[in-house]
Amino acid sequence: MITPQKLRIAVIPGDGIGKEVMPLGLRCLKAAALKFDLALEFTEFDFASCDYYLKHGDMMPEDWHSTLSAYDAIYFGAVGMPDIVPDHVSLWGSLLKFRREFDQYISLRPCRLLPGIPSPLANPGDIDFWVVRENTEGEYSSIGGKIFEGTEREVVIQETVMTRIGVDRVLNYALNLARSRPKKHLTSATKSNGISITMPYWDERLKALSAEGGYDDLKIDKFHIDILTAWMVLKPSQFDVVVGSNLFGDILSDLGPACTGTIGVAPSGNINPEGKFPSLFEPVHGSAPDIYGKGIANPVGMIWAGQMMLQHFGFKDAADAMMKAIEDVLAEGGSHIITPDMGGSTGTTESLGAAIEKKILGGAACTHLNGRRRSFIRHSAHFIMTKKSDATSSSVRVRDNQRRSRLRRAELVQSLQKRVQEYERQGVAATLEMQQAARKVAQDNLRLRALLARHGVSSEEIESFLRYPEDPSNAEARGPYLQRLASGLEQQASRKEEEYLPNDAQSSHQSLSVRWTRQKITSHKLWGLHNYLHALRGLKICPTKRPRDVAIRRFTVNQTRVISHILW
Ligand SMILES: NC(=O)c1ccc[n+]([C@@H]2O[C@H](COP(=O)([O-])OP(=O)(O)OC[C@H]3O[C@@H](n4cnc5c(N)ncnc54)[C@H](O)[C@@H]3O)[C@@H](O)[C@H]2O)c1
Ligand SMILES: O=C(O)C[C@@H](O)C(=O)O
Repeated sequence: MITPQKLRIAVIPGDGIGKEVMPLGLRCLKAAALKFDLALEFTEFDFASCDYYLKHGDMMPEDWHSTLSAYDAIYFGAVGMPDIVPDHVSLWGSLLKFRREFDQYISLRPCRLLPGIPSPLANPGDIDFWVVRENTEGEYSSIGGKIFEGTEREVVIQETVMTRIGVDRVLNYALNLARSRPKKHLTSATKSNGISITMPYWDERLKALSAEGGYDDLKIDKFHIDILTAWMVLKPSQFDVVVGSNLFGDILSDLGPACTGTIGVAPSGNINPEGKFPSLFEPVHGSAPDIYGKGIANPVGMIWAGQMMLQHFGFKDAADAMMKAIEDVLAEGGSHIITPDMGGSTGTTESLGAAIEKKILGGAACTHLNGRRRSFIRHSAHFIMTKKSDATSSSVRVRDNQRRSRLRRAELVQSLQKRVQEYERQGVAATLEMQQAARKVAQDNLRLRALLARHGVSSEEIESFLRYPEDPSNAEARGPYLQRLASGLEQQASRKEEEYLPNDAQSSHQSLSVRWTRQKITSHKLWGLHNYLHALRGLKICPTKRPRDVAIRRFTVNQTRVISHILW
């Protein structure tokens, strides 16, 4: 890693306590920049947050990738407000996108018993290990879907995906990290007794890579994840570097810090080691809605994440000073300084963060800085707040969102098709369940076509429907078959519209698709036909309370459709 002259940092506070700890993280980074003459430039963004979602119907703007690509790193708070936006929507719409699309395939998470923090364990010993978590694939795959939702035949599938590239690169990273440490000990988290395909593969690759790379100097062992979690509580001091798949790494990197007293101190680097994309630094914890607004969130995870960022870019002195400041302040303690999760009484986010900031500066308060230093802060560490214009009318925004979601869908289908073709090329077979699900979709497709034919919808009409994007304002694109549905509607005009809608649709007046459907469909029979048409193109309408959920379901059905196309 070449240390840049100036570090351009995109700052994303996100949600909940992310917004509370971020200011303290920034103050400590600025203090380190000041002390060590580093040029840090911060630009703050309001997206990747549930507030942004509420305003825009999406977690991030369309151009997020190109916007953030211009930065060296992303400094991230936390995301998620489950009472407002479902967690899978907020996380998959932001943080998990960063990890995947910026290929941040290493999640690096230190667990260390810091001075002054009581461990919940009676005999914790010297806890000091790193969790290396695979960060882009594994159990966190978006391959899968739901079909026959709400019926007895309901099927829900999510595949674990392990690629050789993905597995090898994280194992190699962990092997090298272990080699660089005095204990030279690597532990692999497996579950090859129960998860009988991917986990034995993970074990095989570790064996092969450690032999190929000549890692004879390392002690390498593996534990099934169940007993590994037990060992992490019983004797955490035995670990040095622990490598795990996406899910196992996620769990271990909460358990480890919990053994050191609180998850509030744990940091995390989401690293793209090649530096092709920005890496992301964040605390391990989430948005903690239960303490949000109380001002008592522990800022150490956020500050330590900033320290990791400086370390990553080779600013060793500044990084060391930040770490020492954290340790010194915690060692000195003071229940009026440290936050309640570490046993403090009146300590707050502000009191603890400010104490660390002050320690980094070596006791100097910012107000006492000389002119050169103050001007350095102003010029080298500054914020540019992005402001989104609210001038656009809501209808333009809705159309814009629809267009973007169509584009995203098309991109997703395309990328899935590519991926499935790649699996085919490699001779990877779909699991039995997936094959069965795909077969059912294919059989249904045949049945739907027959049914539509019985209702006088010709194959040409179906093909034209499949070719055109869904656009309620484009009557021509809808073709004559939908016009027939519309005339059916008029015949039923005397009956109350709501009578003919399924119950869940009646309660879903917010959904754009449902609103459109409500105007067009007025009988169960026609509703069914309409759904069949959508199912044919993989766009099953599943009315729910939120328009976004409709889109998500479309994605998952699309995935199944692509696989069924490949298999048949
Ligand atoms: N990286 C992320 O952005 C991230 C990580 C985990 C969870 N989440 C999201 O955060 C939301 C809440 O998730 P959760 O409750 O499972 O996990 P969480 O980490 O937000 O909170 C778990 C518990 O730890 C406490 N806690 C967490 N951070 C703390 C801190 N800095 N100081 C003091 N106490 C702290 C909380 O009060 C809570 O009791 C969800 O929406 C979830 O999806 C986001
Ligand atoms: O990766 C996740 O699942 C979110 C959160 O648990 C995390 O560890 O960042």
